[in-house]
Amino acid sequence: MQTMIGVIGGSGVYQIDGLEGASWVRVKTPWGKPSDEILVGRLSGVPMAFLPRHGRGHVHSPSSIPFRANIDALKRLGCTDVVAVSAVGSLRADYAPGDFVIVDQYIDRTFAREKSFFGPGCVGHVSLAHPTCPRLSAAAAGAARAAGVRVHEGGTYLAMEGPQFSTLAESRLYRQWGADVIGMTGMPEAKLAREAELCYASVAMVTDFDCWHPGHEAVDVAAVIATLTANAGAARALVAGLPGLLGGVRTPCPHGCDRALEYALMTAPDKRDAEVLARLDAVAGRVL
Ligand SMILES: CSC[C@H]1O[C@H](OP(=O)(O)O)[C@H](O)[C@@H]1O
Ligand SMILES: Nc1ncnc2[nH]cnc12
Repeated sequence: MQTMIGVIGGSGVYQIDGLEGASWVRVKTPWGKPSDEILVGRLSGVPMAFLPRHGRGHVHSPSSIPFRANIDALKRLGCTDVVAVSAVGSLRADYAPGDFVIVDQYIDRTFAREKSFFGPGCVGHVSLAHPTCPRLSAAAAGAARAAGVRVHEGGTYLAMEGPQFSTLAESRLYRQWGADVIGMTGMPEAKLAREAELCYASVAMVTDFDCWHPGHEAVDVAAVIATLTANAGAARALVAGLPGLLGGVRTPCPHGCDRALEYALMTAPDKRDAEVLARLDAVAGRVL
């Protein structure tokens, strides 16, 4: 099997440069339309697909992002690995604006989103103890370091519903919980990538100190955009470095991300709903 890298761009990242033979393709999924067309091409010879999470022009709010369609579409196109880029607020003094954090844990506080491909007609439970792929995360960290930014390997991402930023009491509470960064889109994206047996890594670009830090103004969109603009070159360089680190021929994931469904399905084969199974063709076809 060949590696195909999916890149999900977050706020401020609506396009990537340098893809050879690139074209925007419309992908149909049983879960509705993805956030946008997907830019497909090759980078340094490695197939790559790029999807702007909020759509070009930032049309989707965190609660309206079609997360299931996005992950299904990347899987359907043949992606094996997905690197997700996100803007986040920092919940700790030593993670400063401009730093990149390779997220490895989540606290999911979102409540108004579809969070699973499974349900009545085909019930499935995957492990989420380690929600990101260590192999892919190490490659993303290497590419970020080579891009010249300060990188923190490991961090807990508090996913809030939004779209409003947090209150001061919430921001303080999340710090007490041990969360390191805060954003609105990391969940259910990571959960769905695991259900789709994709290796998933999250690169969080710190844009602000949310509102807890007595020495900094509370976050607003202008501050987020200013930091993202300053970091745009580093984000592009990170993506450009991924093909060299991930290689062409893909070996099985040593952490089992690509076999996450091996023992996950609970519904007896003769009780599974044919329509539900048809929707799962790309995501779970390997085990159905
Ligand atoms: C523009 S600030 C809030 C917005 O930015 C982050 O988006 P993403 O994770 O896609 O980079 C955050 O989660 C909010 O959606
Ligand atoms: N402070 C913050 N809270 C939630 N999402 C964010 N995205 C960027 N900064 C954020």
